[in-house]
Amino acid sequence: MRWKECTLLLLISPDSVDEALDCAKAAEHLDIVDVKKPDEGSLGANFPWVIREIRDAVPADKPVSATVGDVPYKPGTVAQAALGAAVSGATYIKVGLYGCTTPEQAIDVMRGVVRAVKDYRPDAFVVASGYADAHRIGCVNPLALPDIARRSGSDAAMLDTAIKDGTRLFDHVPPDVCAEFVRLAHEADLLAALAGSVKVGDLGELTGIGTDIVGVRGAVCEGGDRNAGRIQPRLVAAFKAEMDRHAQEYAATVATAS
Ligand SMILES: O=C[C@H](O)COP(=O)(O)O
Repeated sequence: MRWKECTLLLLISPDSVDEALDCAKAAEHLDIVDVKKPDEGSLGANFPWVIREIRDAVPADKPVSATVGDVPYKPGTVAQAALGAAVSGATYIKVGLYGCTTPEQAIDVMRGVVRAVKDYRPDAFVVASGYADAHRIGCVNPLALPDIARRSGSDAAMLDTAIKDGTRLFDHVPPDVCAEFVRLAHEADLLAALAGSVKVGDLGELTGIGTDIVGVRGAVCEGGDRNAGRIQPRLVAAFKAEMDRHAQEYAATVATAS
């Protein structure tokens, strides 16, 4: 799947089998179920058996993604963990390049992941994820991600926030820089994914930017609380409805302008 064929996809991140069952209830309103363990970090990795149970719990036509963690610069360790996620049933493998301080380190890690995952499952989709608030944790710059993804053979470049303290994607990477991120990803024939306490009110901007995947947890949890709240199927449906509304408005604007 390449960007020219895509519309905006909604990725939702449950943290347990129970929450994944709630996602399954809202399956018609989401595109990707993303297994993570938020108490182990922004892209915290969950147990293999949880990935497997969630794969079994959601409809077969919904891809299951799994985060491999906020990983250190340890290419062998990370490659092995990524293979574990793939063997457990995930077809989207997301790696948070938390411990990589240079693009070269990040490419090293992602090359190992791509080889480990694609040797096992050639059609798996590998996502190189950086952090919008990289300046707070000292990892690679957000705009370096598309090139890291391209040079490592990954399929997508993503940004999320590392520190979930209420600050949001656009607080750290303003919309015009996110647009440049998406442009660079598309130029490299990659999908672009954006996340980080994204709210319904950000969808107009995200649609205009042309991102391919928007990742969400807090906005579809009860009370907007990604930790204490649980994913609500009705909030997933409402979020998707807003995405569709913005997509239609944007398409109409483009059609009028041309
Ligand atoms: O991959 C997406 C993340 O889980 C986003 O979580 P968040 O919306 O709570 O920041």
